[in-house]
Amino acid sequence: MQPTVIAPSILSANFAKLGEEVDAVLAAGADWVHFDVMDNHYVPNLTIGPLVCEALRKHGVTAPIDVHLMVEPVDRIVPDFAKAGASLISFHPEASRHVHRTLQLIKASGCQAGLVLNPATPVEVLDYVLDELDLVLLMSVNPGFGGQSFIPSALDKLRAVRARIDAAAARTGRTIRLEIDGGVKVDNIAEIAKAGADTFVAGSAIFGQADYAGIVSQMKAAVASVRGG
Ligand SMILES: O=C(CO)[C@H](O)[C@H](O)COP(=O)(O)O
Ligand SMILES: [Co+2]
Repeated sequence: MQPTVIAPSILSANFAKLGEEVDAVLAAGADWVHFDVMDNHYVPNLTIGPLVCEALRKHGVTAPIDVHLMVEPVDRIVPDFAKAGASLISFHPEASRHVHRTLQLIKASGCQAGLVLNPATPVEVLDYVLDELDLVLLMSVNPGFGGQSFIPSALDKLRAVRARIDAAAARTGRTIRLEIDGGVKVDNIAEIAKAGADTFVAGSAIFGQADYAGIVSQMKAAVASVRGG
């Protein structure tokens, strides 16, 4: 079983003091930094790019940086994020003309590769690329904004993707993470873990609170009650 990962989305952090915010959330027990990249084209919002990723690395962040690309086109920005210190790069299949090629480009750049499924994207999109993936990122909100409510149909979808990942692991011996993104809170994270997620993005639930360590430890305890460590 893959160890649980809590990945705070810095979308909800205070951008005026981003380095301190990331230091604080990692000191609070978070495992990865979830880095939401929006282009005002694929999604109706505009956020941060490779310069900010590089700035976090220069600031001294050593934790994995989990780049969630909500941009179209995808390919031309991949090498820039790899150079900027991204650890994992995930993208939406609707934003790439050649999904398999983009996955190979990410891996050739030295990063782990993930595919992101929107709430209405069928799980079958995984069928011919699962062996290329290090991570599947399921959206439990429509991409573009933090602070939205968890869409309940994501639970059935988690179970469907978990079955595919486990079947692939039995066949190949390779592990693939199953990450959930959107509306994850202390009071729904156990149910989400039970449905099969092992990696949990949470933005407003963590950065909206005064006590990051309290929230991260409550989330980890709730997940551990379902899946262990
Ligand atoms: O990709 C995203 C939005 O497109 C964010 O990662 C996500 O919304 C996290 O924020 P919250 O936990 O507040 O829902
Ligand atoms: Co995200």
